[in-house]
Amino acid sequence: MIEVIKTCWSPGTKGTQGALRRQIELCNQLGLFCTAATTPYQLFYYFYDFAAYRGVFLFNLVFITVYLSVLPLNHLRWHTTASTTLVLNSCIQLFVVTFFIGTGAGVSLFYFTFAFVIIFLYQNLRRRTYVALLAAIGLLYLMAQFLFPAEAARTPVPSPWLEAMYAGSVAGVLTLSGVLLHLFHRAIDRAEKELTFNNRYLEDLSNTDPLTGLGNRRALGEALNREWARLARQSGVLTTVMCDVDHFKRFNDHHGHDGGDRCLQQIADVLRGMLSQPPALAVRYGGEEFALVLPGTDAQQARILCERLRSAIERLRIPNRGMGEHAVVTVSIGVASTEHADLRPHTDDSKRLLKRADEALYQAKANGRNQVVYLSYQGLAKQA
Ligand SMILES: Nc1nc2c(ncn2[C@@H]2O[C@H](COP(=O)(O)OP(=O)(O)OP(=O)(O)O)[C@@H](O)[C@H]2O)c(=O)[nH]1
Repeated sequence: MIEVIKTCWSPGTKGTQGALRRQIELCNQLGLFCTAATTPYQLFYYFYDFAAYRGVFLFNLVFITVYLSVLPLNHLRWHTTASTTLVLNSCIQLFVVTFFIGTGAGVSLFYFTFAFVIIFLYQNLRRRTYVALLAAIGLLYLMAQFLFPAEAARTPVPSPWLEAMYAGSVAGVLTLSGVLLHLFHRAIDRAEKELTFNNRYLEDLSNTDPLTGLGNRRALGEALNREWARLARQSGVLTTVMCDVDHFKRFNDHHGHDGGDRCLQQIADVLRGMLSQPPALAVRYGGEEFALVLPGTDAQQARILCERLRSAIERLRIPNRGMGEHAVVTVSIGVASTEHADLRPHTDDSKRLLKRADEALYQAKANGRNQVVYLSYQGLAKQA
Protein backbone atom coordinates (compact mmCIF):
# COMPACT_ATOMS: atom_id res chain seq x y z
CA MET A 1 0.00 0.00 0.00
CA ILE A 2 2.78 2.41 1.03
CA GLU A 3 4.61 1.55 -2.19
CA VAL A 4 1.48 2.40 -4.21
CA ILE A 5 1.19 5.77 -2.43
CA LYS A 6 4.87 6.46 -3.03
CA THR A 7 4.45 5.98 -6.77
CA CYS A 8 2.07 8.97 -6.73
CA TRP A 9 4.96 11.36 -6.09
CA SER A 10 7.62 9.40 -7.95
CA PRO A 11 7.32 11.04 -11.44
CA GLY A 12 10.70 12.47 -12.43
CA THR A 13 12.66 10.73 -9.65
CA LYS A 14 13.91 7.80 -11.75
CA GLY A 15 17.69 7.82 -11.97
CA THR A 16 18.04 10.67 -9.42
CA GLN A 17 19.51 10.47 -5.95
CA GLY A 18 20.04 12.42 -2.74
CA ALA A 19 18.99 16.07 -2.53
CA LEU A 20 17.61 16.29 -6.08
CA ARG A 21 15.42 13.21 -5.56
CA ARG A 22 14.03 14.62 -2.30
CA GLN A 23 13.45 17.97 -4.01
CA ILE A 24 11.43 16.39 -6.85
CA GLU A 25 9.45 14.24 -4.42
CA LEU A 26 8.61 17.26 -2.28
CA CYS A 27 7.50 19.22 -5.36
CA ASN A 28 5.16 16.39 -6.42
CA GLN A 29 3.90 15.94 -2.85
CA LEU A 30 3.08 19.67 -2.55
CA GLY A 31 1.23 19.63 -5.88
CA LEU A 32 -0.86 16.67 -4.70
CA PHE A 33 -1.35 18.17 -1.22
CA CYS A 34 -2.71 21.44 -2.62
CA THR A 35 -5.05 19.55 -4.92
CA ALA A 36 -6.34 17.54 -1.94
CA ALA A 37 -6.64 20.70 0.21
CA THR A 38 -8.67 22.54 -2.44
CA THR A 39 -11.07 19.64 -3.09
CA PRO A 40 -13.33 20.04 0.05
CA TYR A 41 -13.79 23.73 -0.78
CA GLN A 42 -14.75 22.77 -4.32
CA LEU A 43 -17.33 20.30 -2.98
CA PHE A 44 -18.83 23.06 -0.88
CA TYR A 45 -19.01 25.53 -3.79
CA TYR A 46 -20.53 22.90 -6.04
CA PHE A 47 -23.15 21.45 -3.71
CA TYR A 48 -24.02 24.45 -1.60
CA ASP A 49 -24.79 26.99 -4.31
CA PHE A 50 -23.07 26.37 -7.61
CA ALA A 51 -24.70 29.37 -9.30
CA ALA A 52 -23.30 31.75 -6.65
CA TYR A 53 -19.83 30.20 -6.43
CA ARG A 54 -19.36 29.28 -10.08
CA GLY A 55 -16.55 31.88 -10.51
CA VAL A 56 -14.35 30.68 -7.67
CA PHE A 57 -15.18 27.03 -8.52
CA LEU A 58 -14.03 27.36 -12.14
CA PHE A 59 -10.89 29.27 -11.18
CA ASN A 60 -10.07 26.58 -8.64
CA LEU A 61 -10.46 23.92 -11.33
CA VAL A 62 -7.77 25.70 -13.33
CA PHE A 63 -5.54 25.97 -10.23
CA ILE A 64 -5.96 22.25 -9.48
CA THR A 65 -5.04 21.39 -13.07
CA VAL A 66 -1.92 23.51 -12.78
CA TYR A 67 -0.99 21.88 -9.42
CA LEU A 68 -1.30 18.46 -11.01
CA SER A 69 0.78 19.59 -14.01
CA VAL A 70 3.93 19.50 -11.84
CA LEU A 71 3.83 15.68 -12.09
CA PRO A 72 4.29 15.61 -15.91
CA LEU A 73 6.67 18.60 -15.69
CA ASN A 74 8.91 16.71 -13.26
CA HIS A 75 8.54 13.60 -15.40
CA LEU A 76 9.94 15.64 -18.32
CA ARG A 77 12.80 16.70 -15.97
CA TRP A 78 11.70 20.36 -16.00
CA HIS A 79 12.17 20.53 -12.24
CA THR A 80 12.72 24.27 -11.92
CA THR A 81 9.69 24.98 -14.11
CA ALA A 82 7.62 22.67 -11.89
CA SER A 83 8.71 24.48 -8.70
CA THR A 84 8.11 27.91 -10.27
CA THR A 85 4.67 26.76 -11.45
CA LEU A 86 3.79 25.78 -7.88
CA VAL A 87 4.89 29.13 -6.42
CA LEU A 88 3.12 31.23 -9.06
CA ASN A 89 -0.04 29.13 -8.95
CA SER A 90 -0.35 29.36 -5.16
CA CYS A 91 0.30 33.13 -5.22
CA ILE A 92 -2.35 33.73 -7.89
CA GLN A 93 -4.77 31.40 -6.10
CA LEU A 94 -4.20 33.34 -2.87
CA PHE A 95 -5.29 36.50 -4.68
CA VAL A 96 -8.19 35.09 -6.69
CA VAL A 97 -9.83 33.04 -3.91
CA THR A 98 -9.52 35.92 -1.44
CA PHE A 99 -11.06 38.19 -4.06
CA PHE A 100 -14.13 35.92 -4.26
CA ILE A 101 -14.71 34.82 -0.67
CA GLY A 102 -12.73 37.40 1.34
CA THR A 103 -10.17 36.85 4.08
CA GLY A 104 -12.63 35.33 6.60
CA ALA A 105 -12.04 31.70 5.53
CA GLY A 106 -8.29 31.98 6.15
CA VAL A 107 -7.39 30.68 2.69
CA SER A 108 -4.94 33.51 2.08
CA LEU A 109 -3.00 32.43 5.19
CA PHE A 110 -2.98 28.85 3.88
CA TYR A 111 -1.58 29.76 0.44
CA PHE A 112 0.85 32.17 2.03
CA THR A 113 2.29 29.32 4.17
CA PHE A 114 2.23 27.05 1.15
CA ALA A 115 4.29 29.48 -0.94
CA PHE A 116 6.74 29.72 1.95
CA VAL A 117 7.27 25.93 1.94
CA ILE A 118 7.74 25.82 -1.83
CA ILE A 119 10.63 28.25 -1.61
CA PHE A 120 12.50 25.33 -0.03
CA LEU A 121 12.42 23.59 -3.38
CA TYR A 122 15.01 26.01 -4.69
CA GLN A 123 18.22 24.55 -3.33
CA ASN A 124 20.84 26.72 -4.98
CA LEU A 125 19.46 30.23 -4.68
CA ARG A 126 21.58 32.96 -3.19
CA ARG A 127 20.56 34.17 0.24
CA ARG A 128 19.55 37.57 -1.13
CA THR A 129 17.20 35.95 -3.66
CA TYR A 130 15.61 33.84 -0.91
CA VAL A 131 14.95 36.93 1.19
CA ALA A 132 13.53 38.81 -1.82
CA LEU A 133 11.17 35.92 -2.66
CA LEU A 134 9.96 35.60 0.91
CA ALA A 135 9.43 39.36 1.13
CA ALA A 136 7.45 39.33 -2.16
CA ILE A 137 5.18 36.55 -0.88
CA GLY A 138 4.70 38.38 2.43
CA LEU A 139 3.80 41.57 0.56
CA LEU A 140 1.30 39.69 -1.57
CA TYR A 141 -0.35 38.30 1.54
CA LEU A 142 -0.64 41.77 3.11
CA MET A 143 -2.04 43.21 -0.13
CA ALA A 144 -4.70 40.48 -0.29
CA GLN A 145 -5.65 41.21 3.33
CA PHE A 146 -5.87 44.91 2.62
CA LEU A 147 -7.66 44.76 -0.74
CA PHE A 148 -10.22 42.04 -0.01
CA PRO A 149 -11.46 42.28 3.59
CA ALA A 150 -14.24 39.90 4.69
CA GLU A 151 -17.01 42.50 4.30
CA ALA A 152 -16.01 43.31 0.70
CA ALA A 153 -16.12 39.67 -0.51
CA ARG A 154 -17.84 39.12 -3.87
CA THR A 155 -19.42 35.83 -2.91
CA PRO A 156 -19.14 35.59 0.89
CA VAL A 157 -19.41 32.23 2.65
CA PRO A 158 -22.17 32.05 5.31
CA SER A 159 -21.76 30.85 8.88
CA PRO A 160 -21.08 28.08 10.01
CA TRP A 161 -19.38 27.13 6.70
CA LEU A 162 -17.05 30.07 7.00
CA GLU A 163 -15.86 28.84 10.41
CA ALA A 164 -15.49 25.29 9.04
CA MET A 165 -13.39 26.64 6.16
CA TYR A 166 -11.31 28.65 8.59
CA ALA A 167 -10.69 25.52 10.69
CA GLY A 168 -9.69 23.67 7.50
CA SER A 169 -7.29 26.47 6.57
CA VAL A 170 -5.73 26.42 10.06
CA ALA A 171 -5.34 22.62 9.84
CA GLY A 172 -3.66 23.09 6.46
CA VAL A 173 -1.35 25.81 7.82
CA LEU A 174 -0.39 23.56 10.77
CA THR A 175 0.35 20.66 8.42
CA LEU A 176 2.47 22.89 6.20
CA SER A 177 4.27 24.31 9.24
CA GLY A 178 5.07 20.71 10.25
CA VAL A 179 6.46 20.11 6.78
CA LEU A 180 8.50 23.31 7.05
CA LEU A 181 9.89 22.25 10.42
CA HIS A 182 10.73 18.82 9.05
CA LEU A 183 12.55 20.42 6.09
CA PHE A 184 14.53 22.65 8.44
CA HIS A 185 15.52 19.64 10.53
CA ARG A 186 16.53 17.68 7.48
CA ALA A 187 18.60 20.55 6.11
CA ILE A 188 20.40 20.95 9.45
CA ASP A 189 20.94 17.17 9.74
CA ARG A 190 22.34 17.04 6.25
CA ALA A 191 24.68 19.97 6.87
CA GLU A 192 25.89 18.33 10.11
CA LYS A 193 26.51 15.00 8.38
CA GLU A 194 28.40 16.70 5.54
CA LEU A 195 30.51 18.61 8.05
CA THR A 196 31.37 15.46 10.03
CA PHE A 197 32.18 13.59 6.83
CA ASN A 198 34.40 16.42 5.52
CA ASN A 199 36.19 16.76 8.87
CA ARG A 200 36.89 13.03 8.98
CA TYR A 201 38.07 13.09 5.37
CA LEU A 202 40.40 16.04 6.06
CA GLU A 203 41.73 14.38 9.19
CA ASP A 204 42.40 11.14 7.32
CA LEU A 205 44.08 13.13 4.57
CA SER A 206 46.32 15.01 6.98
CA ASN A 207 47.37 11.72 8.65
CA THR A 208 48.04 9.75 5.47
CA ASP A 209 51.11 9.41 3.30
CA PRO A 210 49.89 9.85 -0.29
CA LEU A 211 52.44 7.50 -1.89
CA THR A 212 51.93 4.42 0.27
CA GLY A 213 48.56 5.04 1.93
CA LEU A 214 50.18 4.34 5.31
CA GLY A 215 50.03 6.85 8.14
CA ASN A 216 52.48 9.74 8.06
CA ARG A 217 54.69 11.36 10.67
CA ARG A 218 51.75 13.26 12.12
CA ALA A 219 49.84 10.01 12.68
CA LEU A 220 52.97 8.54 14.27
CA GLY A 221 53.28 11.48 16.69
CA GLU A 222 49.65 11.17 17.72
CA ALA A 223 49.84 7.38 18.22
CA LEU A 224 53.11 7.59 20.15
CA ASN A 225 51.83 10.29 22.50
CA ARG A 226 48.61 8.37 23.08
CA GLU A 227 50.34 5.06 23.79
CA TRP A 228 53.00 6.71 25.91
CA ALA A 229 50.36 8.37 28.08
CA ARG A 230 48.60 5.03 28.45
CA LEU A 231 51.88 3.33 29.44
CA ALA A 232 52.55 6.03 32.02
CA ARG A 233 49.12 5.37 33.56
CA GLN A 234 48.97 1.60 33.61
CA SER A 235 51.24 -1.43 33.41
CA GLY A 236 52.19 -2.63 29.95
CA VAL A 237 54.91 -2.51 27.35
CA LEU A 238 55.54 -0.35 24.29
CA THR A 239 57.82 -1.00 21.31
CA THR A 240 58.85 1.32 18.51
CA VAL A 241 60.57 0.26 15.31
CA MET A 242 62.51 2.16 12.65
CA CYS A 243 62.92 0.44 9.29
CA ASP A 244 65.06 1.77 6.45
CA VAL A 245 65.53 0.45 2.89
CA ASP A 246 69.16 -0.49 2.24
CA HIS A 247 71.07 1.23 -0.55
CA PHE A 248 67.95 2.91 -1.81
CA LYS A 249 69.91 5.66 -3.49
CA ARG A 250 71.56 3.03 -5.70
CA PHE A 251 68.11 1.53 -6.37
CA ASN A 252 66.77 4.91 -7.44
CA ASP A 253 69.83 5.65 -9.54
CA HIS A 254 69.40 2.39 -11.40
CA HIS A 255 65.62 1.89 -11.56
CA GLY A 256 64.53 5.53 -11.61
CA HIS A 257 62.38 7.49 -9.20
CA ASP A 258 59.15 5.82 -10.35
CA GLY A 259 60.69 2.39 -9.82
CA GLY A 260 61.74 3.59 -6.35
CA ASP A 261 58.17 4.68 -5.61
CA ARG A 262 56.80 1.28 -6.64
CA CYS A 263 59.39 -0.42 -4.42
CA LEU A 264 58.29 1.71 -1.43
CA GLN A 265 54.66 0.81 -2.13
CA GLN A 266 55.47 -2.91 -2.16
CA ILE A 267 57.28 -2.61 1.16
CA ALA A 268 54.35 -0.64 2.58
CA ASP A 269 52.01 -3.47 1.52
CA VAL A 270 54.08 -5.96 3.51
CA LEU A 271 53.97 -3.70 6.59
CA ARG A 272 50.25 -3.21 6.20
CA GLY A 273 49.67 -6.94 5.84
CA MET A 274 51.63 -7.74 9.00
CA LEU A 275 50.16 -4.98 11.16
CA SER A 276 46.53 -5.06 10.16
CA GLN A 277 45.23 -4.95 13.76
CA PRO A 278 45.06 -1.63 15.65
CA PRO A 279 46.49 -0.30 17.92
CA ALA A 280 49.65 -1.48 16.07
CA LEU A 281 50.53 1.21 13.54
CA ALA A 282 52.90 1.42 10.55
CA VAL A 283 53.76 4.80 9.06
CA ARG A 284 56.06 6.19 6.43
CA TYR A 285 58.45 8.23 8.49
CA GLY A 286 59.88 9.99 5.45
CA GLY A 287 61.88 9.11 2.31
CA GLU A 288 62.68 5.39 2.40
CA GLU A 289 62.16 5.13 6.17
CA PHE A 290 59.20 3.52 7.94
CA ALA A 291 58.28 3.48 11.64
CA LEU A 292 56.10 1.15 13.69
CA VAL A 293 54.36 1.61 17.02
CA LEU A 294 53.59 -1.69 18.74
CA PRO A 295 51.66 -1.26 21.99
CA GLY A 296 51.54 -4.39 24.15
CA THR A 297 54.36 -6.05 22.17
CA ASP A 298 57.33 -6.95 24.34
CA ALA A 299 60.98 -7.12 23.27
CA GLN A 300 60.92 -10.82 22.41
CA GLN A 301 57.71 -10.60 20.36
CA ALA A 302 58.95 -7.46 18.61
CA ARG A 303 62.23 -9.07 17.60
CA ILE A 304 60.39 -12.08 16.15
CA LEU A 305 57.93 -9.85 14.31
CA CYS A 306 60.67 -7.61 12.89
CA GLU A 307 62.73 -10.61 11.77
CA ARG A 308 59.63 -11.91 9.93
CA LEU A 309 59.19 -8.48 8.41
CA ARG A 310 62.81 -8.26 7.28
CA SER A 311 62.70 -11.70 5.72
CA ALA A 312 59.30 -11.06 4.05
CA ILE A 313 60.70 -7.97 2.35
CA GLU A 314 63.81 -9.87 1.24
CA ARG A 315 61.53 -12.63 -0.11
CA LEU A 316 59.75 -10.08 -2.30
CA ARG A 317 62.94 -10.40 -4.36
CA ILE A 318 62.71 -6.88 -5.77
CA PRO A 319 65.94 -6.65 -7.83
CA ASN A 320 68.34 -3.89 -6.79
CA ARG A 321 70.59 -3.96 -9.84
CA GLY A 322 72.41 -0.90 -8.57
CA MET A 323 74.03 -3.26 -6.04
CA GLY A 324 74.85 -6.09 -8.46
CA GLU A 325 73.21 -8.54 -10.87
CA HIS A 326 71.52 -10.74 -8.22
CA ALA A 327 71.10 -8.22 -5.40
CA VAL A 328 67.59 -7.73 -4.02
CA VAL A 329 66.01 -4.98 -1.91
CA THR A 330 66.52 -5.48 1.83
CA VAL A 331 65.79 -3.44 4.94
CA SER A 332 67.60 -2.70 8.17
CA ILE A 333 65.50 -2.53 11.31
CA GLY A 334 66.04 -0.94 14.71
CA VAL A 335 63.79 -1.90 17.63
CA ALA A 336 63.41 -0.36 21.11
CA SER A 337 60.99 -1.28 23.89
CA THR A 338 60.16 -0.10 27.35
CA GLU A 339 57.88 -1.15 30.18
CA HIS A 340 55.71 0.80 32.57
CA ALA A 341 57.97 -0.18 35.48
CA ASP A 342 61.09 1.27 33.74
CA LEU A 343 59.66 4.73 33.17
CA ARG A 344 61.06 7.64 35.12
CA PRO A 345 58.40 10.32 35.35
CA HIS A 346 59.42 13.80 34.06
CA THR A 347 62.63 12.61 32.35
CA ASP A 348 61.36 10.04 29.87
CA ASP A 349 59.24 10.70 26.80
CA SER A 350 58.04 8.97 23.66
CA LYS A 351 60.54 10.80 21.44
CA ARG A 352 63.39 9.22 23.34
CA LEU A 353 61.97 5.76 22.70
CA LEU A 354 61.81 6.51 18.98
CA LYS A 355 65.33 7.92 19.10
CA ARG A 356 66.46 4.70 20.73
CA ALA A 357 64.95 2.69 17.84
CA ASP A 358 66.79 5.03 15.46
CA GLU A 359 70.06 4.32 17.28
CA ALA A 360 69.36 0.60 16.90
CA LEU A 361 68.74 1.14 13.18
CA TYR A 362 72.04 3.00 12.89
CA GLN A 363 73.78 0.02 14.46
CA ALA A 364 72.02 -2.37 12.06
CA LYS A 365 73.34 -0.29 9.16
CA ALA A 366 76.82 -0.16 10.67
CA ASN A 367 76.80 -3.95 11.23
CA GLY A 368 76.27 -4.58 7.51
CA ARG A 369 72.48 -3.94 6.86
CA ASN A 370 69.68 -6.44 6.20
CA GLN A 371 69.31 -7.23 9.89
CA VAL A 372 67.35 -6.40 13.05
CA VAL A 373 69.00 -4.78 16.06
CA TYR A 374 67.22 -4.43 19.37
CA LEU A 375 67.94 -1.83 22.07
CA SER A 376 66.09 -1.68 25.34
CA TYR A 377 65.09 1.80 26.43
CA GLN A 378 68.06 2.14 28.79
CA GLY A 379 70.07 -1.00 28.04
CA LEU A 380 72.67 -2.23 25.53
CA ALA A 381 72.42 -3.23 21.88
CA LYS A 382 71.65 -6.84 20.99
CA GLN A 383 71.42 -8.42 17.55
CA ALA A 384 68.26 -10.43 16.85
N1 LIG B 1 61.70 6.95 -5.33
C1 LIG B 1 61.77 7.66 -4.23
N2 LIG B 1 62.96 7.88 -3.66
C2 LIG B 1 63.04 8.57 -2.52
C3 LIG B 1 61.90 9.10 -1.90
N3 LIG B 1 62.28 9.75 -0.78
C4 LIG B 1 63.62 9.64 -0.69
N4 LIG B 1 64.09 8.92 -1.74
C5 LIG B 1 65.47 8.58 -2.06
O1 LIG B 1 65.95 7.68 -1.08
C6 LIG B 1 67.38 7.77 -1.16
C7 LIG B 1 67.94 7.67 0.23
O2 LIG B 1 69.31 7.58 0.10
P1 LIG B 1 70.27 7.57 1.35
O3 LIG B 1 69.70 8.39 2.45
O4 LIG B 1 71.63 7.96 0.83
O5 LIG B 1 70.26 6.09 1.83
P2 LIG B 1 70.53 4.72 1.11
O6 LIG B 1 71.05 4.89 -0.28
O7 LIG B 1 69.28 3.93 1.24
O8 LIG B 1 71.68 4.09 1.97
P3 LIG B 1 71.53 3.39 3.39
O9 LIG B 1 70.30 3.92 4.05
O10 LIG B 1 72.81 3.76 4.11
O11 LIG B 1 71.47 1.92 3.11
C8 LIG B 1 67.72 9.07 -1.88
O12 LIG B 1 68.25 8.76 -3.16
C9 LIG B 1 66.39 9.77 -2.03
O13 LIG B 1 66.30 10.49 -3.24
C10 LIG B 1 60.65 8.85 -2.54
O14 LIG B 1 59.59 9.25 -2.08
N5 LIG B 1 60.63 8.13 -3.67
